[in-house]
Amino acid sequence: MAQIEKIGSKTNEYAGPVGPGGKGLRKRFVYVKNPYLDSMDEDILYHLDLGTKTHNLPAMFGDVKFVCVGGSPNRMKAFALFMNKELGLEGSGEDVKDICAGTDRYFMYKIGPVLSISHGMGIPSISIMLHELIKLLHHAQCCDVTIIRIGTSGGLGIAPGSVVITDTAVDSFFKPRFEQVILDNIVTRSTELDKDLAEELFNCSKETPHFPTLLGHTMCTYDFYEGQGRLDGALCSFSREKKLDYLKRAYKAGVRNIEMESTVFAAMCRLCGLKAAVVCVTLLDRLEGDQINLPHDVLVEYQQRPQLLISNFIKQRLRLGDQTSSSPGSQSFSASL
Ligand SMILES: O=P(O)(O)O[C@@H]1C[C@H](O)[C@@H](CO)O1
Ligand SMILES: O=c1cc[nH]c(=O)[nH]1
Repeated sequence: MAQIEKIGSKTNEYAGPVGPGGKGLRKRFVYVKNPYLDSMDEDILYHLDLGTKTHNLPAMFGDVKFVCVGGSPNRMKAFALFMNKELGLEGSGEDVKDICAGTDRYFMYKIGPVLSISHGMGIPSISIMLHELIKLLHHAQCCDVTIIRIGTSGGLGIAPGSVVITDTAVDSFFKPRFEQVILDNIVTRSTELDKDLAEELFNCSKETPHFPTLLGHTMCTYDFYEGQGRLDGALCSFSREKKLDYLKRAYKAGVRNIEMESTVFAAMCRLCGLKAAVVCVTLLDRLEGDQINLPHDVLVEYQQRPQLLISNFIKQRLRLGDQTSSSPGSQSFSASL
């Protein structure tokens, strides 16, 4: 039986006095919506190799303000090293430690107020990581956290290498929803993202004019091959014409890129009070082909594009925080910029 989950308009509830976003703004904490958690003596974040009894989560993570996630462990380590340099922190960062080293499911790095975590490929993989990450941020009493997925994607009708900032995450039917099977119910969740954050990122992209950046819908699928209308998988039961008809309808519906995590990412972050954005580079134009045949160096450079944009955004936010902040975390980092 399909069911629409009641989503109040106030998912980002406010509590507390003044927060780092500016004078008079209240702190925005990270919510869990699970009545069972409070009665648990210990919470083991199994896939992160962290826990409430084994680790002092507020001390380790309490100052986190930006969380960046992406599929590949190497990309997320590269982003951590890049942020180390961009924030002018001590050392080369080469010794930056994987906080989840006790497991090889996910990789996590912390650079000042920035957490960089890999999530693997697809909805099930990112969903498990997000459950544990959101609990981690909640246990650590983090507030005013912005979370951004920096990924790769297939473009639709735009030049390869373009960066798409998602205005709306849609499913394979071009609908802004995520369907979660819970027990034997289908629960439909909204995939609305933070519009102001998307605008702010778009404005920031003007500082990186050497690659095109645009706002557009992102389609999230359950599969890379048949699910994205590819003709080059091990299975294919549709014609080239059907594929192109589908992708052109997607384009008409406002879709500019296709990836595999944005809907669940948007839905879960929204429900837990996290301001979220999705920023993905496109590796090819899916109206032109299916195979990704970019030379390695081009692939590496394309993947750096969202990182550059997000680094500028974080630095800008920290600089602004310097003028208005009462948060010790953001003050110390804006001072070192
Ligand atoms: O963040 P990444 O680059 O992993 O995002 C896309 C969607 C899938 O996870 C993967 C498919 O190649 O790339
Ligand atoms: O075409 C592509 C490229 C990267 N990631 C996807 O999900 N699809």
